[in-house]
Amino acid sequence: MVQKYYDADADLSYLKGKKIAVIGYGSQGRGQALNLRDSGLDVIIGLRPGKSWEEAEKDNFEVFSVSDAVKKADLVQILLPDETQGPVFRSEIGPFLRDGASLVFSHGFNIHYGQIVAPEGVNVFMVAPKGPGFMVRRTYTEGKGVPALIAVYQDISGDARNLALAYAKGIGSTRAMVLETTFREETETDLFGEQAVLCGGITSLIREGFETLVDAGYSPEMAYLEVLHETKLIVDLIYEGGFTKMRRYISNTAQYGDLTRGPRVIGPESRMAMEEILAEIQNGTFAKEWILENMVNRPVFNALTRADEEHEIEAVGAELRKDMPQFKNL
Ligand SMILES: NC(=O)C1=CN([C@@H]2O[C@H](COP(=O)(O)OP(=O)(O)OC[C@H]3O[C@@H](n4cnc5c(N)ncnc54)[C@H](OP(=O)(O)O)[C@@H]3O)[C@@H](O)[C@H]2O)C=CC1
Ligand SMILES: CC[C@](O)(C(C)=O)C(=O)O
Ligand SMILES: [Mg+2]
Ligand SMILES: [Mg+2]
Repeated sequence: MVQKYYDADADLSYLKGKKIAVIGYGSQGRGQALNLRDSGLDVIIGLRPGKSWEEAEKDNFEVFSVSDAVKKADLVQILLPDETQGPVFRSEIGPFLRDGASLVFSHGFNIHYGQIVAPEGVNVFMVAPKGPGFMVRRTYTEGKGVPALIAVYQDISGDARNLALAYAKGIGSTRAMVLETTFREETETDLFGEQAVLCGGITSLIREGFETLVDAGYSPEMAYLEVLHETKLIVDLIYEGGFTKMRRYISNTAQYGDLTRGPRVIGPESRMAMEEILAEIQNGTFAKEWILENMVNRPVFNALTRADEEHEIEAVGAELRKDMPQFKNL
């Protein structure tokens, strides 16, 4: 049975008097840094000069170069993009880590695939929120939190698990639920989830549905509302109470269509593709492909991103959302 932790299991005093350097101030960096500070902890930011540096200063943080922040810190939370962590670690983090410091991650990619080899004299652990950074911040300000995973990879101080739990409490995650895992399990399940279901799976499903309706002569606006906009409303019900709750609130006609047609869309072929994708994650093929893609300035990433940004569904959605009051100020 997986171990679950809540507020009562975590003690913020493990982090009192310690300086936390959050390296990176993007989606997770900003959310986690603001929450930690609001939890009464001592947080500084490590960055290169640029947009994020200005934003962190606007939020009243002390900002330093990465190496200067690392030199001052008891805990170094690496919230740089996964693909830049290896090179930045080797030149600006590793050589400046204090003996006995803690190296923290929110995703295990670089440790698991050997792109970062941590020195022997530091703790290495993970606190990985299971949600986007802006939700880490938004839920915290609402008195709630985003669930998170913790994992201990190297425990030289003997209290790495308590430090991880204290950090999870500082970002609000013990208000929701914290599960304990390993770097391998977090890395492989996170990559699989985002590729096959949460990001890759769902965008492909929506795009194919939209194109099927538009190619059959239905209006793009109708297709957008049907297969993209309404997805959130249905997913919210699944989120709250699983398939059972969602099916309680849809019509019997929808439920019969769901049960009999759904498996024809996502059936044995998709299952085989999912198994192949998981194998590529497990055997390192995906990690190698992504690392090499970055070494040649991301030609595939850029071309595919551009093609999707130029897809009709994006233009139709942008126009429709302008006329829907609920999307003002988003
Ligand atoms: N996005 C999410 O919600 C989630 C992310 N994670 C994990 O969190 C980590 C951070 O991801 P994410 O928040 O998406 O990252 P972002 O891309 O949003 O932010 C990256 C930050 O790193 C800075 N940065 C980039 N390169 C350098 C550099 N060479 N030197 C100094 N600073 C640099 C950027 O600043 P600049 O403005 O200068 O480019 C920016 O502030 C990853 O490990 C990711 O897998 C885990 C769960 C969810
Ligand atoms: C689903 C994508 C994610 O894993 C996340 C927000 O949890 C990420 O890497 O951004
Ligand atoms: Mg994730
Ligand atoms: Mg991820």
